Amino acid sequence: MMKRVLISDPLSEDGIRPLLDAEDVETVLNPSMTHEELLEAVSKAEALIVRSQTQVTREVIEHAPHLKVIGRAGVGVDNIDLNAATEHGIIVVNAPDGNTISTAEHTMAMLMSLARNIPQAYHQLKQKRWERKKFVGVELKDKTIGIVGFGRIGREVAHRAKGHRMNVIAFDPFLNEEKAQKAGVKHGTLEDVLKEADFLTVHTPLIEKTKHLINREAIALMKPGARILNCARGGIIEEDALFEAVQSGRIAGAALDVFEEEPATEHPLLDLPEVIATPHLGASTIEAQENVATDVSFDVIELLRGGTVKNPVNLPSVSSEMMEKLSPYFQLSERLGGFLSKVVEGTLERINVYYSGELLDVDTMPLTRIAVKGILKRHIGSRVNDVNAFKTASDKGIVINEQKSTSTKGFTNLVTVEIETDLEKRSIAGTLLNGLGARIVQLDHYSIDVVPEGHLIVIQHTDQPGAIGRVGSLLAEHQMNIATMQVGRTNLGGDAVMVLSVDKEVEKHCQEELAGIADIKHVTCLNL
Ligand SMILES: NC(=O)c1ccc[n+]([C@@H]2O[C@H](COP(=O)([O-])OP(=O)(O)OC[C@H]3O[C@@H](n4cnc5c(N)ncnc54)[C@H](O)[C@@H]3O)[C@@H](O)[C@H]2O)c1
Ligand SMILES: O=C(O)[C@H](O)COP(=O)(O)O
Repeated sequence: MMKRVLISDPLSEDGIRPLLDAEDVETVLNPSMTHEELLEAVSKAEALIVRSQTQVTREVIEHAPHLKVIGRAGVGVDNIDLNAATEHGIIVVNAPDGNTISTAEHTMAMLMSLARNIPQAYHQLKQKRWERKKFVGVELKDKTIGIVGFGRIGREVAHRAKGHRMNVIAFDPFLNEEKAQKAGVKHGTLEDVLKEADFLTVHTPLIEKTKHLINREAIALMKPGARILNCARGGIIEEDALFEAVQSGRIAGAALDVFEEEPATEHPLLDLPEVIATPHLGASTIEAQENVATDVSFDVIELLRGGTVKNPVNLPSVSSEMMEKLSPYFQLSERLGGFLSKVVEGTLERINVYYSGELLDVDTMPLTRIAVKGILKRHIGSRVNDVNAFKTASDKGIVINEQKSTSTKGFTNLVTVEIETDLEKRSIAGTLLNGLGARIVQLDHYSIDVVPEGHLIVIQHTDQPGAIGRVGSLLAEHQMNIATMQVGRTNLGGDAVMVLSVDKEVEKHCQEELAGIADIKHVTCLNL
């Protein structure tokens, strides 16, 4: 089946080659659509790829019933409504590594231009004015650069600044003394960084917490005559506050690659001679554009073909080593959840998933997510997927609990899914048997041995002579062949369970007749 990928921003043609060459993908390139054209085009797409220009709002997402993935050919995803994407089960992927070097290099270009007034001097010379006195700059050597946000780009900037023999002080919630020492920088609080910086550069994402992180109060803590750079996102620095600080001379100059609203051709900051600017060019190199387009193309293709992606944004990423350990359990977890959701009665309140044996030392959250998906599918259908399983559960007030347990019940690995409703608590456990595949080994307190696939009949009954025979006869009357049968009971004449696998789907009237047999309390038919 052909899958349609819509690209709505300009992307490197070499970078999207994997998409253009894929036989099962139809790539629609239209980087200059009106809003209405975008809504129309996205309604037919299974994937949408953007840069920072296209605003992927809730409205856009709601117009895209077939959309499975939004690819961001770059880092920042602040132009994508992540909540809306997650709610609709759409995975968002980005390309976090491809433009790091280009953006760090652009930051250094801006830093040097700012220190030496290069754009201003160039502008004068182009107007045939030979100005020398006006453009006396400052050296970088022995100056302190304060870096807020010590991620990929922040670290590369630090590396380069040290090459200029600058002192580097950095703040990042994930930075500690030890990591800072390893990177050869000084670790400080945001306040320390603001107070010590001769040049302040921000490299955080734009999120709620970083919006106007560098505001009036923050700028007031800076040294008089310090300079500010923003090659990350407009909005991290409060533009009005920056304007006042530069205009008053408190801040000697600023270098901006990004603005709160883009394009920003009329911005008042551009009227200040001490402010130099570029039109969001950090990632605009041949290399970066090819890198990000290639990375995002591969992830999009992989996802559309049902594979796993490298750079998910609204789903925690799993290393390939971990994926190797987890993937054999994916189907088992989903089927355990699917099985139990069919037999349980009442309103879901809590889902507990326990892992033991060789799963003790593994990050099992992806398995829990899949088990939850398996459970919720019964109620919500295919709208629930890996991306929105937890969110859907929490929106419905269902508590998810994952635990590791040392009780293996003799198995080398064991996954136990338990559902609590307002009426009852039911559980199911499964294992992967070496060389034999998946088995359901327990249903509530009954030990069983059932392959979790195909057509299954689960019968709760009272342990009485003849019950099994009557079930067998009735199924024979309906031309139903029994492939396997498992029986478990609590005690002689007590509650018992039968799990049968049959060769074809059980029809409704057959199920009703089974439920009418004496001593049979409940019949559930499943297709796994
Ligand atoms: N100008 C451009 O063209 C361009 C190009 C690439 C990236 N960017 C922007 O640069 C940003 C950084 O990119 P990156 O690849 O280094 O991302 P990254 O995720 O590797 O690093 C971001 C860092 O910011 C830190 N951070 C988050 N909140 C913080 C806070 N309140 N205070 C201090 N630090 C905080 C994070 O812990 C992380 O280490 C991106 O989010 C993107 O918006 C701009
Ligand atoms: O976040 C990013 O990757 C940069 O801001 C690049 O944005 P762009 O793809 O629009 O150049």
